[in-house]
Amino acid sequence: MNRHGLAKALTVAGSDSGGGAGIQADLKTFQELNVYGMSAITAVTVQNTLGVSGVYPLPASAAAEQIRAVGSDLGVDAVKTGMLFNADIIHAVAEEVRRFRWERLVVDPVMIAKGGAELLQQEAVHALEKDLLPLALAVTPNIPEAEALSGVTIRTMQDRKKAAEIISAMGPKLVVIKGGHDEAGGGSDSGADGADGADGETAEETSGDYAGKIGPGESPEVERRGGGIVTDLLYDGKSFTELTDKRISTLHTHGTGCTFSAALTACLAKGMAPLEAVKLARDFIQAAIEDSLELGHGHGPTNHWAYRRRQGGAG
Ligand SMILES: Nc1ncnc2c1ncn2[C@@H]1O[C@H](COP(=O)(O)OP(=O)(O)O)[C@@H](O)[C@H]1O
Ligand SMILES: Cc1ncc(COP(=O)(O)OP(=O)(O)O)c(N)n1
Repeated sequence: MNRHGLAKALTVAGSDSGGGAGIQADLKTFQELNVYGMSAITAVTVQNTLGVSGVYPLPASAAAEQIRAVGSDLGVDAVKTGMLFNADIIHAVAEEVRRFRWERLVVDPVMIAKGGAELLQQEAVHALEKDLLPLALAVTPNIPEAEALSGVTIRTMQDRKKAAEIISAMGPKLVVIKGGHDEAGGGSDSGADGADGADGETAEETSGDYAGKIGPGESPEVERRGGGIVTDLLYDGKSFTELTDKRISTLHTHGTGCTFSAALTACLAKGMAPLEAVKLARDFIQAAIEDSLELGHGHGPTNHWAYRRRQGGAG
């Protein structure tokens, strides 16, 4: 933070021409949370709501030079990585993180875009595990990414917990396995895994005023069993926390992972504790998905100013 109390965050990620994911989503999110945003671009993607039609990676040295330029001059309170595309870029980014001794590092292990485009070469997954995850304060895989990192096929919350333990052993202090891809809802008491939620070690949590988010006439039990919830699983190396909220039925979820991890990074840049930062990030993405912009002809972007508007900000 600078002497005026201004927090500064850096995103190291790919550019999304459609503005819903990547660098663009990250900078919008930083701005909405009153954090000064900086960027190091790793690749340019040609992308809209219908999908990715081109990927142009930059040389690893270009990513490293951008990071050094901002790190040595403006200063960075927290940093996130998104699309890194190949092992050379991963090595270069890890070297810069080590050089600046950045501790508040969020790694969003972006691998595949919604439409199937490869945003991380498969042979680079190993570099991510060996070089970057040991430096991370938090890693935020979605379910397919958690499967790729851990080697565990995830069908139940117990599988997710097993995957979280394996990823945690790679070095990050906090593992957040996001539940957007788990259409069954996935909470320990959802019935999806036959678990009763009483596994002794689970510090289970239902975020915010969940009950208040269920519409009139809707039973929480039906919502839960019917897959009407979304659950993000947190593991800090000791205990599990489940953050559960109402699943919003919408096509417009492009860039949810980028936006969530950017909000988490912004909160860490402000000095928030990791668990509080994850909770705020969830509230941010929930609002962004709920107040949909309905843009484009496919999977549209989320609404990055919804959270601020709900807090009573201008807009
Ligand atoms: N339909 C939805 N309703 C509410 N929250 C969602 C929905 N889809 C995703 N999320 C939230 O968005 C964030 C990103 O989740 P996910 O879609 O799993 O990641 P990714 O975009 O990386 O695939 C998580 O906090 C998740 O809970
Ligand atoms: C440039 C770029 N970076 C990351 C992504 C993936 O974003 P994500 O938040 O995981 O959202 P979807 O691809 O699932 O919509 C991207 N598409 N482009």
